[in-house]
Amino acid sequence: MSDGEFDCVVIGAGVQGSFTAYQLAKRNKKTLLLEQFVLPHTRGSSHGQTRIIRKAYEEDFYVRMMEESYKLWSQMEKEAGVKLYRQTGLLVMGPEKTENYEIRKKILQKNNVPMVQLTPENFGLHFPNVSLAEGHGAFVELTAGVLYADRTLKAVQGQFQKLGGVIRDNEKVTDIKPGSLVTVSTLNGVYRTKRLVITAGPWTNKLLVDIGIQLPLEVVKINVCYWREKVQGSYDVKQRFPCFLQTEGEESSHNIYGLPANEYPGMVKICLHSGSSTDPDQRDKQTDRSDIDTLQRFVSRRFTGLFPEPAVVESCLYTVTPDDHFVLDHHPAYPNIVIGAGFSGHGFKFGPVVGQILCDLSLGEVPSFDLSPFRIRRFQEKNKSLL
Ligand SMILES: Cc1cc2nc3c(=O)[nH]c(=O)nc-3n(C[C@H](O)[C@H](O)[C@H](O)COP(=O)(O)OP(=O)(O)OC[C@H]3O[C@@H](n4cnc5c(N)ncnc54)[C@H](O)[C@@H]3O)c2cc1C
Ligand SMILES: O=C(O)[C@@H]1CCCCN1
Repeated sequence: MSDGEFDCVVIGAGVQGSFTAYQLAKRNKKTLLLEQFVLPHTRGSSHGQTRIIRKAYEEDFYVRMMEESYKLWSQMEKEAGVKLYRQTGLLVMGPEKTENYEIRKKILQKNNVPMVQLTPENFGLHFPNVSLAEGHGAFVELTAGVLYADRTLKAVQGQFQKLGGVIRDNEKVTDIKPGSLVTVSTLNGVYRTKRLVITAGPWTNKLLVDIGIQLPLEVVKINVCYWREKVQGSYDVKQRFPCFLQTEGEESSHNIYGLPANEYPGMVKICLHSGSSTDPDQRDKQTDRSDIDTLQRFVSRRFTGLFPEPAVVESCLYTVTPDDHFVLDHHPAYPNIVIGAGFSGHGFKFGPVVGQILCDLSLGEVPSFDLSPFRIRRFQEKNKSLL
């Protein structure tokens, strides 16, 4: 095999591409991971210090995938010798008898996930700095916690390189020519590969247009807000304050979520699970802040120990599918091209298992999970004009 020839090329060194490349290298495939920006960067979806890991989902298939993912997170921690997960628990609050809230509770119970049910009476004893809204229930998923995101990318990319994998950053892919050997052209070179995996996050459709497909993906800018504590330490990870998820309520029909003060001392990250459409290359031109108004109302009513205006606002992108489920599939016309996309703002925790699935698909092996929720044809059934 010549220098420019690979068993596998992966486009995009976010969390999904990095774990996929790592899995391929682990299976002794000569693998190249291409990234358009200089690493590490903050222009996609995987940057920042923290993410939530949890099993509180509305679908059983995500809970099953998370069982595997927790094991793989722990393996990666051991292999790389770094701490990537911190158990904090996840406080879930929501209007009782609504599906969004009740199904999560039932699914955790059904899958024997350790949890504690709270009552309006004992809620204040556990969380004196949070008010539970009238008519809302609350429970804590105990094994949920925080993932260290930037540290994860560094660790996984490092392990990939240790296995002989090659990373070329600052190298944007400009053209893909399908074939039994796929030709991948970048601004700096041309590579030929038996298999291609596209994990380009918000840029996915920009790459797919040249190979005859567009997915129904919406790129959305999220204002990542940090709120300062009135009394330093009151919502700190060291004081065992948990991550939280508020399902719909009077402040918003969208979920609101937060993580304990951690990366910026004295500041709690609280965001709305929704934002405004953007082109990933024009992110900074999207200046809508209506989500921040919603969050201010929420913080002033429910988190009274925080100043109700964000002290820090950063940006991050979601790539959202119509049903919020991922795309993990072969290209419909070219089986040696695999696509991992549309992680819809909740994909980080699945990184290790997504890497395994995309690697299996790419090598033509049968993945250990039923991938029907993630197939491209679910969109085609609704919209015949995708291809
Ligand atoms: C504010 C926010 C909060 C979140 N919270 C959580 C959470 O709590 N828990 C959770 O599990 N998930 C969470 N997520 C979701 C999670 O972070 C994403 O699902 C995940 O990071 C998606 O990773 P990715 O690899 O698909 O995309 P990206 O990280 O965007 O990676 C794609 C990469 O491809 C590169 N690329 C694109 N085009 C090209 C090209 N032509 N040539 C070369 N390279 C290219 C890009 O530069 C980029 O580096 C959150 C996301 C955001 C934005
Ligand atoms: O994936 C998660 O866990 C977070 C919180 C909920 C909304 C989406 N992002």
